[in-house]
Amino acid sequence: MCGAPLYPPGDIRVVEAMARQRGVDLMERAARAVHRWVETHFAAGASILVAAGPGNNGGDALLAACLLARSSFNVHILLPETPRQDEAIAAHRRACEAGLPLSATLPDGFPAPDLVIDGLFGIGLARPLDGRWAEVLRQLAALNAPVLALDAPSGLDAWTGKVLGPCLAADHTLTFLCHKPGLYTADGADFAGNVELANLDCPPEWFPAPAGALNAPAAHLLKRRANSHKGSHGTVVIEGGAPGMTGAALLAGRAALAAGAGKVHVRFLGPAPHVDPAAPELMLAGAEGAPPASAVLAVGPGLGPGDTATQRVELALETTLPLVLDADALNAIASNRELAARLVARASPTVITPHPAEAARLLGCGTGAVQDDRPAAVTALARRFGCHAVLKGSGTLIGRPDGFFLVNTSGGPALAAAGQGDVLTGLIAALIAQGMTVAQASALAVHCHGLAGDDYTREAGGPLGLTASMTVQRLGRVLNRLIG
Ligand SMILES: NC(=O)C1=CN([C@@H]2O[C@H](COP(=O)(O)OP(=O)(O)OC[C@H]3O[C@@H](n4cnc5c(N)ncnc54)[C@H](O)[C@@H]3O)[C@@H](O)[C@H]2O)[C@@H](O)CC1
Ligand SMILES: [K+]
Repeated sequence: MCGAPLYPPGDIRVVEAMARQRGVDLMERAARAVHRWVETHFAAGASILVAAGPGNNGGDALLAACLLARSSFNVHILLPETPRQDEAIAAHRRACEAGLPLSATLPDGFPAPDLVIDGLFGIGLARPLDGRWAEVLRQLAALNAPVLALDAPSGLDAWTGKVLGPCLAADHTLTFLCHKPGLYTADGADFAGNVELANLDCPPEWFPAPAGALNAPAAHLLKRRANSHKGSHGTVVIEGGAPGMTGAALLAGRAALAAGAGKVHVRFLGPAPHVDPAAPELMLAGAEGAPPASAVLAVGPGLGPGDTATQRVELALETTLPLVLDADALNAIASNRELAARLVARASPTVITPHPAEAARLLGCGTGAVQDDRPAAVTALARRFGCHAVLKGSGTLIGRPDGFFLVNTSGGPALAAAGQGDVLTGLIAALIAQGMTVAQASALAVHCHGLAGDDYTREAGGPLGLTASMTVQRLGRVLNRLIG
């Protein structure tokens, strides 16, 4: 279920110190990785502008420039500020001794190179870049050349994915030692381009326990026996659909059916439609009385505000059923301490699926604070409410109650559309109904939902036009592909 491990900057520094103690030169290894990357993508003689910053990110860039120049690449170094750290100073000396062309500013009329290497700032970026650096980034971007970022795009917080002021968008990022969540979540996906890892051959025993991992869920648990029937594949009950929001509950129900749930009931707070013509298999009724004894319960799509909604959430929390809480069910919990306490006390498997504004209400902060540090937000949600938490948005994060989190790498702006949250809710519920744990189902559902968006984007030539209903149609195909 877990892919490549993620370590916060402090832990990366520990590995760096460990390497130093053992006489391992990580900067040299990083430079060799950059050299290999360039050799793979460009022919000798290609012109490469290497932008080097004052820290070790700049050191990596300077050493890479030396190696590239030795293999007949046409290198120019832009060094706006003289390095101040020992290893970067040594790298600067080597570049000077090699006689590489180097300037503090970009010469007037500098021709567009075949590649810009961004080695200005990496994980040491401590604050937003000021106007002087903004001008350097602007000049580099104006060259209109492909950009390879070393470790992280300059201006991006590699852990949170938050852009701190100006940032140089990369086409590729070659990141060192380990993946970083900020390359995938928040602003990361807009700035990092294709991400590749150079692990610099550091053995796993140098690393502490990871704080998280990339999401790489397994789907084999969904493999069906030939000798199975609808009763073998679980029952999902969706509750929501207050007057005017019938569609949200229907979408969740349709998604649950499309993802393979054996039976799906949709229970409405408003008048229940007699039939859903697009999915007549759905069993539709009013949301009255206790939920059934054996099912996966998903409460929230189109639930709306008010006393009835609060009662439905309260009843759901009282059950021992696996529970998916979304949308207005989360708003009810955010505004009602008693409900929040019941969620915290709940022992049965539970997952909450807030978008950033709902997460902010649950955490009692602003949406901006959630988006400034999404890893911290998902960790806080899962810890505070003692359940699994899916923080939706660019680079959806999935948090466990113990604080470990997954970063999803599929999906994109095609999914930024009405009803997609309802689809995800139904999808998670359907996977739990088919025997997955809440953790497994959340990870696979988020991945699968993202892939449905990616497939559409590829086929349509762009992200516009994917509706939630169209996404539902794609779920079965994506899941079958993942099951293999
Ligand atoms: N951590 C590791 O194990 C390794 C690190 N390496 C490289 O080293 C990088 C980290 O090096 P550093 O810690 O030196 O950090 P950086 O090189 O990312 O940046 C730190 C430097 O930038 C300055 N700075 C930070 N924010 C600034 C701002 N907003 N405006 C102006 N100056 C600013 C700091 O004062 C410092 O001089 C990594 O990203 C990676 O590229 C590699 O050599 C490989 C191994
Ligand atoms: K960089």
